[in-house]
Amino acid sequence: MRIVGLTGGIASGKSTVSNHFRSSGIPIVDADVVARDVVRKGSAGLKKIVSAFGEEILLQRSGELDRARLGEIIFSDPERRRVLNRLLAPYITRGIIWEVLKLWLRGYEVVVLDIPLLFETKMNIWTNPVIVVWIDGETQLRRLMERDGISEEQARDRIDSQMSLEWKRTNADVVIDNSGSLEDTRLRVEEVLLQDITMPLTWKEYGISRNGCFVSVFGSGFIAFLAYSIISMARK
Ligand SMILES: CC(C)(COP(=O)(O)OP(=O)(O)OC[C@H]1O[C@@H](n2cnc3c(N)ncnc32)[C@H](O)[C@@H]1O)[C@@H](O)C(=O)NCCC(=O)NCCS
Ligand SMILES: Nc1ncnc2c1ncn2[C@@H]1O[C@H](COP(=O)(O)OP(=O)(O)OP(=O)(O)O)[C@@H](O)[C@H]1O
Repeated sequence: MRIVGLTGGIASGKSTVSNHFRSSGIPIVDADVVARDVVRKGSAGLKKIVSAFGEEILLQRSGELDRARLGEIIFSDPERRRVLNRLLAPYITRGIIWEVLKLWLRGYEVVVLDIPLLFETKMNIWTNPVIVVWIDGETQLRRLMERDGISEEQARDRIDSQMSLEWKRTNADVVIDNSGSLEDTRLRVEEVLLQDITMPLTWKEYGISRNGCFVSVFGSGFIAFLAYSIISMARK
């Protein structure tokens, strides 16, 4: 199985790129979706963060997580952000592994993990290649402010709460520059799909795919049976 890592900075365009992959038939595991699921009402994840941050992070009417409130707290306070990350990391990691396992069981040979904090959480060691969706700092700030309707200060806090996008770019295997038009990005994604995602699996990738595992298990069983039969015949 080929496990591709897709990351970038906040609002750099990861979802825009992963939507193109999805429409080409590539399954996506979206860490933001997993992170939402692990704090749904009644979950162990939500209980943990309520005990650390208090009831003020719940919406009074529904008892669900007040995401805007928690965002205000953690994006402006590195210590509290570390607390949240430490509490949720095991749930998010488990959720991602579970999603990959389900796709593996269904026989998918390529999967893309869309993980904003891929490098920060060191999950990049599981993925190859690592694709970074990059944009220049000014465009990132503008798109983030426009999309989330937040002030420049809030947007800067959110950008600064992640590792620098320049560092991520230099540590990427593949870079998708999303500073231009949506059409430019679409064309670049088509290129990446052909060159880095859908080419034939390497032996190592095949070995960890479902079919590869079946072939090795049944292949070794068959060889063992053959060896046993030959030895038994030789003894007679
Ligand atoms: C703080 C929360 C409640 C804000 O929710 P909100 O709906 O406003 O934002 P959303 O979840 O869609 O995240 C938007 C983007 O913020 C960035 N981001 C989210 N959490 C973090 C974090 N802990 N540190 C740095 N950046 C983060 C990511 O780029 C993400 O794509 C939420 O982001 C959260 O629960 N974060 C902690 C879980 C986490 O680490 N998620 C990232 C998955 S790798
Ligand atoms: N090439 C582009 N031209 C113009 N706008 C774009 C382009 N790419 C993305 N956008 C817009 O920029 C914003 C951020 O893009 P997107 O949501 O894909 O980023 P993201 O990296 O997934 O964000 P997050 O880190 O919050 O999950 C969105 O409003 C999107 O519509």
